[in-house]
Amino acid sequence: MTKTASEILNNPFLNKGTAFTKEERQALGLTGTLPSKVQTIDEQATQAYAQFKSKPSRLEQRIFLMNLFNENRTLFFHLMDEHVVEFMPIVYDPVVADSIEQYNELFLDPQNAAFVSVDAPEDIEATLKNAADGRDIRLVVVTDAEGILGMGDWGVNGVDIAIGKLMVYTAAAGIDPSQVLPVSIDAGTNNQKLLDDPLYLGNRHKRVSGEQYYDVIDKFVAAEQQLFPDSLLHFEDFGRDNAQVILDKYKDQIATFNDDIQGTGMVVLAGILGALNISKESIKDQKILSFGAGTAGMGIANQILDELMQAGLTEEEAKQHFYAVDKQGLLFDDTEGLTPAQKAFTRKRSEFSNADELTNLEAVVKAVHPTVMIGTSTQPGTFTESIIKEMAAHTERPIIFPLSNPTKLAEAKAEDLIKWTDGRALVATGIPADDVEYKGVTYQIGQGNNALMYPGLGFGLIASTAKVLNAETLSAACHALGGIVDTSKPGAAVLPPVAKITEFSEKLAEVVAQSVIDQKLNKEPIADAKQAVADMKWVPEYRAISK
Ligand SMILES: NC(=O)c1ccc[n+]([C@@H]2O[C@H](COP(=O)([O-])OP(=O)(O)OC[C@H]3O[C@@H](n4cnc5c(N)ncnc54)[C@H](O)[C@@H]3O)[C@@H](O)[C@H]2O)c1
Ligand SMILES: O=C(O)C[C@H](O)C(=O)O
Ligand SMILES: [Mn+2]
Repeated sequence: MTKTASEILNNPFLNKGTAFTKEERQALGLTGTLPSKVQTIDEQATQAYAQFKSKPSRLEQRIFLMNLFNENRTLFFHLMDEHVVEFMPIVYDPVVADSIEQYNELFLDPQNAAFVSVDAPEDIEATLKNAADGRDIRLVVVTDAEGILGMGDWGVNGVDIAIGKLMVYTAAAGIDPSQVLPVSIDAGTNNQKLLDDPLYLGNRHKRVSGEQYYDVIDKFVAAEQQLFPDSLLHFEDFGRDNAQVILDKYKDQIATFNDDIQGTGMVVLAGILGALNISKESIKDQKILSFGAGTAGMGIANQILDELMQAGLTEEEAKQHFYAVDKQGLLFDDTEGLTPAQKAFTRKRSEFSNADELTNLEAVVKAVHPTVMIGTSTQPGTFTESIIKEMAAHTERPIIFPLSNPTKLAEAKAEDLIKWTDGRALVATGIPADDVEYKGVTYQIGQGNNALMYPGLGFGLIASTAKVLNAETLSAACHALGGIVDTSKPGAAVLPPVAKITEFSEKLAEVVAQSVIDQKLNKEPIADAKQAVADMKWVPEYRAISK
């Protein structure tokens, strides 16, 4: 196929900009379309980084990076490789939240995403085909944006989270960026602000639900599988009522996972195992309070439940370790409006002398004395000083993970948790947190974000051609990070640092691939898990292109 100069220069998967050599310029018909100097990718990266640094705000920095991404994926990822700790919060959480809120004002480029419209189910196949544009898609991140982080319904704007998640996949695990496809399922929006906004770019009507909605999801999954049979399908930020239903429907049929349920369950269990490694306590001695018993909260509870059962407890015994708290307070078996996932984790009123008073977090903490408290409530500042001090009065090393994103929704700040507990809390936060200096010790704060897990998990599943993802593989992955954190130092983090994300994503991918192969869940024969992972890894270097 012959490509014109503009087809090459405007294709971010092919473009090398000033790095096209003299010979390439000649062979590809690019002679004279670029300044004469031929640059190395490192020279380009140095220039681009200086431009990035010159931007006055994090949102401006993001806009710059997204433009670079639009123009030249190889250079973007080369640069991100060098600055992963600095770029993660810009291209992903938390700054991605700002760009989602301002998607319509900032829109310039669809970023090779597929926009599936609930109003045109007959176009689903063409939509995916057109967006893929002949690329060999191995990984799809899809969102319907009903539950974007903790910010609720953002309609078509939510596509940015799918794009951001995929950027992290490539930076962390090395998935080839030409083999990924972000998908927005535009089911309408119940966000009145968007419906009233003349600039809104999505379908201007309320969300469709019920049969019509599930029909579209079905058609989408079928088309996705038919067009990209070797792909993994990652669901992100669906609403609480749909996320688990969709996962249950497809998880035994295809290679798929829900990141908010399973990715989050994995990172929290890994974080708790890291914390217990520091405190030298057993998971069997923990009382776990989930504050915000929604998609993430119950995904976390189920992953820990699985761990407790593997440690030898029966399901009934294991469930006794959990206290789920939602809007209604502590969830009892007779609480109104329980979700199916919550029903498995309720308590009995007869267990408490003051059950009717357990309608808020403070009362529950007083009554239960949790040793682990996880926040996925979307309610900022709810882990107050008095609640944390009450918790810390009854346990030596309280494990406290305020995970609600973005920044403005976190249940607490790491620094406060360290101070309020006089340095005893073992903390992880949803977004990156600075080190905390307290009484001469530097406390490193783990990032309890599913971004630590899903790249390695997804990469391992794709590399091993997994048919499905099951509990055994999830559990193996949760344990894969053990040993990566040096817990001997005072103030050690409960999870490995983002600076090492490529290293531990590779380890995770290998463990996942091995688990798939051990269970004979691979579609294609794989001789060696490690080799399969190594072979699939894409590195951000320019390659020869044919005209
Ligand atoms: N750090 C991570 O990796 C990670 C992963 C997934 C989700 N999250 C965060 O967790 C939060 C929840 O996400 P989700 O997908 O589970 O959303 P969700 O809507 O499914 O769940 C939120 C839950 O919080 C409950 N809630 C609301 N107000 C409450 C209150 N006042 N007290 C107690 N509970 C209350 C809701 O009823 C709901 O059950 C979001 O902020 C999201 O960003 C973080
Ligand atoms: O996107 C994130 O930062 C993590 C998580 O998936 C969330 O929904 O908050
Ligand atoms: Mn999410």
